[in-house]
Amino acid sequence: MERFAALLDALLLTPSRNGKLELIARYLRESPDPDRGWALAALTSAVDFPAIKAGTVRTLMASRVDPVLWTLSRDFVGDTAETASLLWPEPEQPQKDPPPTLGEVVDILSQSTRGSAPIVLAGLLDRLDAQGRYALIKFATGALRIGISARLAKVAFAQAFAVPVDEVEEYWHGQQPPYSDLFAWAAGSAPPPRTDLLPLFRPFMLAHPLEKETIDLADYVAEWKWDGIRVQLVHVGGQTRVYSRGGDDISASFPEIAGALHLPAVLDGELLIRGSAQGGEAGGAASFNALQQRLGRKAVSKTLLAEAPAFVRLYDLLILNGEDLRELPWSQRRTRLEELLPHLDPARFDLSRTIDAKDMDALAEIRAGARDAAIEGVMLKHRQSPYVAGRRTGLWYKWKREPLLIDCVLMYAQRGSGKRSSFYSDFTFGCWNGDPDAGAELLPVGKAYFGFTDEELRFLDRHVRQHTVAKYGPVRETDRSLVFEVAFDSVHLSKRHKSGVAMRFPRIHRIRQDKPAHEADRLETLRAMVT
Ligand SMILES: Nc1ncnc2c1ncn2[C@@H]1O[C@H](COP(=O)(O)OP(=O)(O)OP(=O)(O)O)[C@@H](O)[C@H]1O
Repeated sequence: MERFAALLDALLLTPSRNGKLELIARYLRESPDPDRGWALAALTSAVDFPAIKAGTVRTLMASRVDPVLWTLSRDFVGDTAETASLLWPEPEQPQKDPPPTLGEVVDILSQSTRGSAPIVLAGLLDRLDAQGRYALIKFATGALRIGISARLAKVAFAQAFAVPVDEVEEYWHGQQPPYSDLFAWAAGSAPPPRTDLLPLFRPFMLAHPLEKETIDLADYVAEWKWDGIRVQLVHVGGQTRVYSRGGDDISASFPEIAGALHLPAVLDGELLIRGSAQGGEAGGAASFNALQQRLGRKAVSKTLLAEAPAFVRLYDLLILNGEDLRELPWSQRRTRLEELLPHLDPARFDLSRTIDAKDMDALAEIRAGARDAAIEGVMLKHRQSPYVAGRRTGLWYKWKREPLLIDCVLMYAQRGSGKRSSFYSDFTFGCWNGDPDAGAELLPVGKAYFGFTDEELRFLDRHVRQHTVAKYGPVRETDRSLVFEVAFDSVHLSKRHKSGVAMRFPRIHRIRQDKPAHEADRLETLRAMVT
């Protein structure tokens, strides 16, 4: 616990990404099992003790310190763990037990119940100093909020053991804390973990925005860019899972899809809702609005299933009957997918058709003419390209019809005025000044305070309060975890801003909970839109 506490402290005091990577990597290399595995779980938000909630800490503190002092201090400090760690009264008797290890903390906390949790937590707090208490509360409540993304922790893991981060991502989803198999593989003392026994998520292949590249359509195939949500369907050993773009299991929200796949396969496609108009370019798909009512539900009513039935427009095949096809060129995977289609339920699956165009000028015309609401633009895929995780140059491009949209990361928030004065509703967001995986930082590119519904405002306000990492007067700085799709009228060069650009009339178009922050857009994408 002491080492982990020292790591958290050092991370808070180290602003640079490379410095953070170095600290985590060293910790993972030098700490024993299972502690380092539990630390990795905490850094990737995979720790959950159902008996312990933020309220457990509040209840405990109310029983140990003056409630008025607690409330005032908590308000001033703004962080429950920090306040509690500083206010915790030192035990009257000297402690017999040494500070607990992380593994010991896990054993003790996982046996606690809602009723016993405050006493159990108090016993552990008594064995620690203020730094250790801070780390314990962060760990136990499963909310570190110190500005470390899961991706950063995985990159640090890869760096610690000199293994490719793509392989870490590939195995990650089949692993549970404290990740003993993963550590053993990374250290070279065990074979790679098996990924063929469970319906596991595989990292998605992503696209680059088409900017100034010259594309020869002889090498690329064009497909419509459908405006739904990205899904991966995995069927193994009689079980089917539907995964979102971020790797979350959303099978319960889409039971009609999960229940329709019976072949051992891993498929990639766009989840859409059937619209009333059949045929046309969109092939009977409704706009994103129709899909919105189906998102984020734990269970779906029969009425909703009937009113807004989902289907998946397939565009790739990763694995079939245990055969990994990802190394094959796109054209061969496509042939296999076309051959597979007649074996799938036509009510739930169709094929993303390709667009015939003799060159890019002809494609530009077709793209400009497509007015269907379910079409967002065009995708270009290299015919020879394997299916690779992440965003690789030259393989997949997206060429949106409405180009003035950009994915930014929330950086700062302020309260609004009038009716919104109690909500954090003014948002400053940024783009990456280069490759975030190579140490690039976010630079603020704009501010927006509308474009969201009241329900979204409540979500955003809660997000800001729970993800604050620093306060500057009325401004809260948030950890870099939430992505906004921002719409704007135009963007101009500007000497007044560090980013060198200024957007006109930016507004929040969509909250992208399915997109990790390191995949938000880069400044160069915004600069390419300058008029
Ligand atoms: N035919 C298609 N082939 C591949 N992706 C498609 C297709 N139609 C729609 N899409 C969507 O477009 C996205 C491609 O862009 P990218 O890989 O950059 O992901 P993204 O950042 O989620 O995209 P965006 O936010 O621009 O929709 C995919 O994630 C997928 O959801």
